[in-house]
Amino acid sequence: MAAARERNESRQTSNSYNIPLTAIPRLSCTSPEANQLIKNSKPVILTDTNLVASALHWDLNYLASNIGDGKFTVYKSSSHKFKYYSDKKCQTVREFIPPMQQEEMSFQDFVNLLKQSKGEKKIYLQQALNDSVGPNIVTDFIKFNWKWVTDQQKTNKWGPLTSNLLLVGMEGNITPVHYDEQENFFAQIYGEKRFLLFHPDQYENLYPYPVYHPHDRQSQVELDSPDFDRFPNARNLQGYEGVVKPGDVLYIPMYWWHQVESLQNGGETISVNFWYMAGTPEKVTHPLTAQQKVAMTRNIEKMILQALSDPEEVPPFMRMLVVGRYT
Ligand SMILES: O=C(O)CCC(=O)C(=O)O
Ligand SMILES: [Fe+2]
Repeated sequence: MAAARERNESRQTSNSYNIPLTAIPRLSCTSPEANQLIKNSKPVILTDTNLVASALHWDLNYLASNIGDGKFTVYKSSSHKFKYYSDKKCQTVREFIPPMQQEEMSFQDFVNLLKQSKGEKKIYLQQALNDSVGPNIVTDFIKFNWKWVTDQQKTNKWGPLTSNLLLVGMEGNITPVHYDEQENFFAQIYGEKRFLLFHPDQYENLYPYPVYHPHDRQSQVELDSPDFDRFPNARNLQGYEGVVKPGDVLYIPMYWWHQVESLQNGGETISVNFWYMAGTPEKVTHPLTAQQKVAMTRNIEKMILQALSDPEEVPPFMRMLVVGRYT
């Protein structure tokens, strides 16, 4: 037992939660099952897409020497959690205190900060790749497997590619559970990340913040210490998990909840995602899918806010609408 614990301490480790988790399938991108999963908006880890094969030599030094001197958004957090918030929505909630700071800096300054800040402040670079990057990075980018990814976009009738977010994190960094309104091929380049995924039908178990809140699309439930008094359905949560290694691509379907963890003692991590707009649905059939219900809920919340104009009027209005009538 003690020996096992010791062995564990020197190895990459991941957090354990009291949540039933099923393994996300790991498949070849040539397998019919993999393509069926993507078509049906189910997550899958693809091991051989070569999507970012041309970037597998990227590490901190290579990026620092080649990425140019453009500015990158770097988040600073006093804990290992980096809970995203919308700058635009900060004014709508008076008592809101941002859980992390953001700063624009050169990649070189980010790497210097990384080397200094062993311990105290955690940092996480998250910046969409743009045309300020140097010529070697442009060459690697052009050699991404655009054929495969564009074939997927066409086959699944997604909208246009909106961005490629570059993420460079410290070991142990956590992006807490949230969903995005885009389709995502998440490509791992350096180090390993663990993903926890939850189907959109877990909405009532994950209690998202109101749409007007800066933490819109984020869950209010802390997976490592769920407050079951406030969020009793969190006891019913069930999900999926998988670890992505360099060269792997995870498909994160739109509206699927995800928490992302750079493994502890795993060193830094480098990833690039491929975000695509939703396709236009051909024909709506009933019953609606969980995804369609999330979209509908968002629209209704936005309408109510727009009509009332004051976010503080929304909670009592919602209670009046529902409590004792639909409960
Ligand atoms: O890798 C991360 O920390 C977060 C990535 C993410 O949430 C995304 O690509 O949608
Ligand atoms: Fe995300």
